[in-house]
Amino acid sequence: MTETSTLIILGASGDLTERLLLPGLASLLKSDRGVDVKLIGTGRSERSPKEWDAVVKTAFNGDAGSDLAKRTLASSEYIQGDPTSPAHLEKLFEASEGDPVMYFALPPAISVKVIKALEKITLPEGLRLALEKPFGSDEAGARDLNEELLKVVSEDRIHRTDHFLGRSTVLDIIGLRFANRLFEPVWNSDNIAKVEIFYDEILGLEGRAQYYDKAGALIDMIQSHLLQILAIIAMDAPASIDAVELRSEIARVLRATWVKDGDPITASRRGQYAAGTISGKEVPAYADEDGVDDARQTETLAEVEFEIKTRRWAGVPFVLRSGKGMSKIRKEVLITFKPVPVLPAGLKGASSPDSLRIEISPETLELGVTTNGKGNPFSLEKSVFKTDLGKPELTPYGEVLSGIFHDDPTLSIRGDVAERCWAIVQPVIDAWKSNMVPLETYPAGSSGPVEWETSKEA
Ligand SMILES: O=C1O[C@H](COP(=O)(O)O)[C@@H](O)[C@H](O)[C@H]1O
Repeated sequence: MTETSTLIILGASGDLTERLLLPGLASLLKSDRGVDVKLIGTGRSERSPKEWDAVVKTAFNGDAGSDLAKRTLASSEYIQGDPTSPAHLEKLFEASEGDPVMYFALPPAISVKVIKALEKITLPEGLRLALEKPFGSDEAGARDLNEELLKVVSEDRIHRTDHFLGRSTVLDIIGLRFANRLFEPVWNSDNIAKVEIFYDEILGLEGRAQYYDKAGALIDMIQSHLLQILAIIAMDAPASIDAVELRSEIARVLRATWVKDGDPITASRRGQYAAGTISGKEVPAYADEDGVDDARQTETLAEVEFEIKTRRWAGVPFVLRSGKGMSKIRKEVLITFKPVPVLPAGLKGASSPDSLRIEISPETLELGVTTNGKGNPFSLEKSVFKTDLGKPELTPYGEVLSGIFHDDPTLSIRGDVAERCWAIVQPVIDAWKSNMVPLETYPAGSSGPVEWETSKEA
């Protein structure tokens, strides 16, 4: 039988727990990487055992039938209390079995208080800590958080989670790049004209104003998830795919990543959705959503151009964009290749550049190449080869939890990288705070402010 671990979720009454963490846990328990998990939820709000059971059962949904899931459901409990109180934390550890994983589904300011409380008590030996993004609220905050964490446990027991690193399509990029003669030799500025990473959602705020209004699209998506994708697209080949090698290459390329020309005014754009209609449903303006502080001027659409100052990538724009309340879902990496230097005389028609589209969700791969046309064999046209990459066994959170339970930090962010990602976007945060880049508006359900050109490609 597998050893038992305990998953203690701090902030268990929040939306993240029900929507993502628990379904992720259920997908892990069902898989052949399953572990025996005692689940403890905790939070300030009260929850009867019956209510907590119902939350877990609903979240486990169709994945509740495996032996491991049944055991977790039977032993799961909710212990109400203040996670910043040392006495409450002791109580949680007393109720644990085996090595506990403490998962912070909490805002950064509260996480710091919990860590300080952990410093005051005797901790179980095998304790692992998992922290959600945002990790701190700027570079200095991330550094302080790292220092505090290291007073409690060693770096190999800290998991700064990013569920995008648990996405199969993001992980697929590694094999795609390094195992194909077709791509590996051309993955550089001699052959690639542009890299774009889009994460456009049709969803609006969904009741998350308390968190989102302070974060905005730049911090919510670009500073965290999309920079990790950029790193995997742009890193050099790791010697192996173990945690040390892979995370070193990610760190190395991010150290060379900068806002284009160091100028956030020309390299960034931001927008906020106004009232509109999405899929036939009326959506209020962001500023009118419950819990939004209009004075904050939070962006719901952010776009930043980065450059990577390495021999491989000099001169190639990396454009990262993410928006909410958009007309259509567009979650993809689009790599546009340079045109061939010359065409044989007589070939007619435009040879459009080759492109590689990695759709993050749904999981597909699309290669666009120029071929001779069907009607006239010497007139060029674009042919697209598309393949479905298949549904992964685990949800992204299941993948992340698997790494934590198996003590494998490959899919979590290294401490220095968490700090570096703040440093990369800080010039943009500063420029936006001092209004040096206008906050444009776009109707919910549109492809962004009318002036924005990039949406054309969709
Ligand atoms: O972390 C976050 O990610 C989601 C998008 O990821 P998905 O896996 O749900 O597609 C985003 O909607 C959310 O605002 C952000 O906090």
